[in-house]
Amino acid sequence: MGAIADWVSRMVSFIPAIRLNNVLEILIISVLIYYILIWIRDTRAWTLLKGILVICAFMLFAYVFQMDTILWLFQNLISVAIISIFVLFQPELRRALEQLGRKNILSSFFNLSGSGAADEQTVKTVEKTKSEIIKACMEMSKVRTGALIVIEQDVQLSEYERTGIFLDSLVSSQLLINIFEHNTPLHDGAVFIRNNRIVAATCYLPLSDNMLLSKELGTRHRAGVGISEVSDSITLIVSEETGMISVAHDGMLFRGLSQEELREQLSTLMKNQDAPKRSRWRRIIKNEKKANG
Ligand SMILES: Nc1ncnc2c1ncn2[C@@H]1O[C@H](COP(=O)(O)OP(=O)(O)OP(=O)(O)O)[C@@H](O)[C@H]1O
Repeated sequence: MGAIADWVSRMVSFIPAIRLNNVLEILIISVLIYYILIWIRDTRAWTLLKGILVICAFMLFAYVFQMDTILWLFQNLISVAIISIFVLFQPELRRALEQLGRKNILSSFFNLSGSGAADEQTVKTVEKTKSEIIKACMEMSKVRTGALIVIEQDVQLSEYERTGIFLDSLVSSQLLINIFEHNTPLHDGAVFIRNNRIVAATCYLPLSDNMLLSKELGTRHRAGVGISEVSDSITLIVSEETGMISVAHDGMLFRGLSQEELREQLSTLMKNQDAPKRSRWRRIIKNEKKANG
């Protein structure tokens, strides 16, 4: 018994004394890592992270097989690579710092407001948004009005919204039809929809350089595919030439959709549009409860 007590007291003496500031440090670092991970998930940095993981795996391979020249190259290029990351992701980093400046982190993290009724309301709102978008596309398709509608999901696309004119209005088929009406100030470019609201019009999107896209498709379709390559957004395209309705998602283009097919695509691809970020804890708790039955 004495030996065990002796062993325990020796083990305890190895554990460094934990003070209050150490606990605080751990908390701060955990919150920081949490927010960095959220930022990575919500931006193009996610793709970069996957690339970095592949390079790390390659480095490990080179290390295990003692490939000295490759390791030497890595060692010498690493500082250039880190600087390049900052240059490449300058817009995202700037936006993240801007958001940090605007945000009340504690209140957004611990806000437990919201209820089951609000979730039901959310589902209703998403359904309404979906119906209004479909209605608008069908109407515009009939009269061959060209349209480009981007439904934003988890990845924030503010850098593209900034190229257009800011709006903030509920989604209605009439408004969408009006925006894309020929010879009106807002008809050119793309409309962005976020959290069931039209947030911007006349936005400029990145063009896809996918060589496999049909040559008969012009820049409207290329722009729709382009934005879907850099984000998880859903883009609806109504062709001015043919009236055909297409959906671009994840770099793919689904062409010539009927009303039913369009509804089906949207139901499959649209995530819960406006589950408020501020009730994150509540959603986590809810999901845990669901998982535990
Ligand atoms: N990069 C872009 N971002 C947003 N909108 C764009 C972009 N490029 C083109 N557009 C929109 O597409 C229109 C031109 O469409 P264009 O005829 O070249 O394409 P398309 O794919 O053949 O479509 P459609 O079948 O409607 O003719 C522009 O007037 C503009 O509204």
